[in-house]
Amino acid sequence: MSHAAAAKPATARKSPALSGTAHVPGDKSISHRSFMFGGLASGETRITGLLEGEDVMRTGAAMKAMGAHIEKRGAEWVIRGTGNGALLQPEGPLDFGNAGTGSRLTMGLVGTYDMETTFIGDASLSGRPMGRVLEPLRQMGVQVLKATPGDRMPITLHGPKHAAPITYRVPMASAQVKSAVLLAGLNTPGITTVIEPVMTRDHTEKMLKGFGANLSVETDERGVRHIFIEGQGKLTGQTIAVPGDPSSAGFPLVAALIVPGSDITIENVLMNPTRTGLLLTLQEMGGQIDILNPRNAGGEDVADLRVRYSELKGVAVPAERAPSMIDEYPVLAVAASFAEGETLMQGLEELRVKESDRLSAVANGLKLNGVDCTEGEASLAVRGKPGGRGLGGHPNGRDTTVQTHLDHRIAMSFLVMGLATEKPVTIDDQAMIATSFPEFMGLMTGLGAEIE
Ligand SMILES: O=C(O)C1=C[C@@H](OP(=O)(O)O)[C@@H](O)[C@H](O)C1
Ligand SMILES: C=C(OP(=O)(O)O)C(=O)O
Repeated sequence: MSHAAAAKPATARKSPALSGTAHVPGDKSISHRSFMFGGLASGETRITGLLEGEDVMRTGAAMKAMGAHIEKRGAEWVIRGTGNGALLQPEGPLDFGNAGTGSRLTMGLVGTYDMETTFIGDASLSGRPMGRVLEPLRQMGVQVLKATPGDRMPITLHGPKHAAPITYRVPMASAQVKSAVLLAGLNTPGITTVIEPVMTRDHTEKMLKGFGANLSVETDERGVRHIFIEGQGKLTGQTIAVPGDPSSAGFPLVAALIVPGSDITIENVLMNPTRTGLLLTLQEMGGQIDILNPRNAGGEDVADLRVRYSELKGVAVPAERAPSMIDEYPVLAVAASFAEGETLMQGLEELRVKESDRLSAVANGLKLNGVDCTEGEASLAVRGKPGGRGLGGHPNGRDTTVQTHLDHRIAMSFLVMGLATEKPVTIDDQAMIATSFPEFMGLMTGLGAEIE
C-alpha cells in the first residue's frame, strides 16, 4: 500500500500531571451535516466552530463539486447552497478519503438524483460495507451501476426519474444508515419513513428541522422511533455554531483520568444525550468528572468538563449503551487498562466495520502492551493494572508497535495509553489523526503530555 511509505510513527511516554484548559475541535457529525445541508439549502449558511479535519473537508469538496459555493471568511464558513433538488452532476468521482459518514450520507443525498455519481475512498473506506446504504436506495429506485463485490467502493450510482418513497426499518444501530435514507427522502415525492428500533445520534433530524424540512418523529410504546420526512420541500440557509466534539474530548478526558495528579478542563463539549455514553461509563468507573456551566447553544446542550486523576474500577457496560458511545470504545478500553478489576464491554458488533476492525485492533494493541484482555465476537473484557505497572512496550524485546490500520481513533487511543504506562507506547502512523482531530498533538502536549 502506498500509504505505508509515508507512515509517521509516534511515541507517548509516562507524563507528569496534565493541567490546563482545552478546546476540542467542532463535532464531526454536525460539521459534515453543516456542509451538506448548507450546500443544499437555498440562501446563505454561516458556520462557526466547524471541524476542519480531512473527513469534513472531503464533504465540503463534494458539495462544491455538485454546485454549492463554500468559502472561509475569517473564522466563519459561508455557504451558498443550490436549493433542494438542484444539485449538479459532479464532473469526476467524489473522493471521500477515510470518511464513512461523508460517503454514506452523500450517497443518500444524491443517490435519488437522475444523474451519475461515483464514490471513491482510501484503502480503509474501500473495505467498508456500503450495502447497508445501497439496499434502501435500491428500494427507492436507485441503480448501482458499478460496485466492487460486497457492495464496496468504488461505487457508481444513477437515480431514477422519480424516486419512490419507502418505509425502511434500519436493521443495525446506525445513524449513517438512518441519515442516508432521510436524505434520500429529501429528493423524493411524498413521505419517506425511517423506523429506528434503537435510537442513534439525532443530528440529522434536529438539523434538517432547523433548515426547514417537514420532519417529525413519533416514539411508540416500545421506544421505537418512527421518523417521517416529506420530500421536495424548501430548505433555508441557517447560522450554526458547532459545539466541541465529545468523541474528540474523550482523549484528553481519559488521559487526565489515568495520569496521576492531573486536573484539566475541557470547554464547550456537546452534551447531546445520544453522545454521552462515555461520560456516564467513566463516572460509573469512579472518574471525577464535573459537568460545569451546562447551557444550551444553538439547540444543543453543551457544558465544560473538569476532569481529575481518579482511581478507576472496572464495570460492566450494557450493550444498549453502545450507540451513545460507539466511537469511544477504543479509548474506554485504555481507561479500563488502568482500572481495578474487569471492564466488560458488550454489543460491539459495529466496531468490526469502522475505519478498522476496532475490536481486534484494540485487543491486539492492548495485548502487545501487556494488558490482559479477551476479545469476543462482539465483546471485549479488559482486566486493568492500576498505576499502569508493567504496561507499555518492551524496548529490548519484540516489536510492540501498535498497528493503527488507517484508524485515527486507534492512533489517538494508544497515544493516550502511553502517557500513563510504565514503558512508552509507540504507534505505526499518526497521519490519520488529521481526519477528525488535526489539533490533537498540540492540544495534548499543551496539557503536558509527552508525545513525539
Ligand atoms: O452519523 C454520524 O455522524 C456517525 C455515525 C456513527 O457511525 P454508524 O452510523 O456507522 O454507527 C459514528 O461511528 C460515526 O463516527 C459518525
Ligand atoms: C467511525 C468513524 O467515522 P466514519 O464512519 O465517518 O469514518 C469515527 O470517526 O470513529
